[in-house]
Amino acid sequence: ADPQDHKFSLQEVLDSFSRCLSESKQVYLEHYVAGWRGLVKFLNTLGNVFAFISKDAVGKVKILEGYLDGDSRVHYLTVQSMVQHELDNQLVDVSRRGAHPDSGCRTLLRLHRALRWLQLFLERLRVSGQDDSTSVMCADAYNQSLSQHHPWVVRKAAGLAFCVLPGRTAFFEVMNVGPEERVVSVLGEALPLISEVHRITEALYAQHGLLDLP
Ligand SMILES: CCCCCCCC/C=C\CCCCCCCC(=O)N[C@@H](COP(=O)(O)O)[C@H](O)/C=C/CCCCCCCCCCCCC
Repeated sequence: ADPQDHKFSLQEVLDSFSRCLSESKQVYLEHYVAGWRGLVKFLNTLGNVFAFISKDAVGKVKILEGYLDGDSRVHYLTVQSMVQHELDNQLVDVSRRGAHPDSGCRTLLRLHRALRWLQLFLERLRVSGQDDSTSVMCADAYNQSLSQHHPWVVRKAAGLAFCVLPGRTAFFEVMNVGPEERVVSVLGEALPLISEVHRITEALYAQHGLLDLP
């Protein structure tokens, strides 16, 4: 059996994001991608309604895995080295789509924007009460972040998918970290790590004018 093909565990996602940052605040691409692989595993437990989202995320993870395993892998050790390498070698379509539709920079930017959604969603979950709706929390987080980068049809489909999210108790169970108090404490550990990875990536992309890559 594939050793990666076991049950989703929030703890593993947390471990991946905690390994992302080097002492000098470089973001290791390998662990960033591993974090997303774990999140997609979670998404896949939620049913076919989420398949279109999972398919897009998996496609982006595979593109980045291709760089991690490819001939230029030495340049894809960190997000910082990837940005430097792709910019120095004109491997990024900066103003309109052209010869490099699958550059590492534009692919990672899509996941980076989704990481902001995740950050907002997990923070809502962490402070939520028994009667709060995961669908509402998810939609609120999406509307405040990722939705502004999506066309109407994607926003509509995402909105419909959110409606069938499991309730808070079932959702916590799929997270597979134990009782509610433990989920809340793991989320409390995970969020600063995820926020720090997001903050560093955002600053790097802003510094190079890459936040609107087509
Ligand atoms: C830790 C446990 C609790 C939370 C677990 C959450 C698990 C979420 C796993 C994956 C999230 C999906 C990430 C989606 C990446 C989307 C990237 C994107 O924006 N792609 C669009 C643009 O790409 P290009 O066309 O420019 O290449 C693309 O158009 C998107 C298509 C699919 C729709 C994306 C909707 C995203 C909604 C937010 C995720 C909702 C997941 C709900 C599950 C709780």
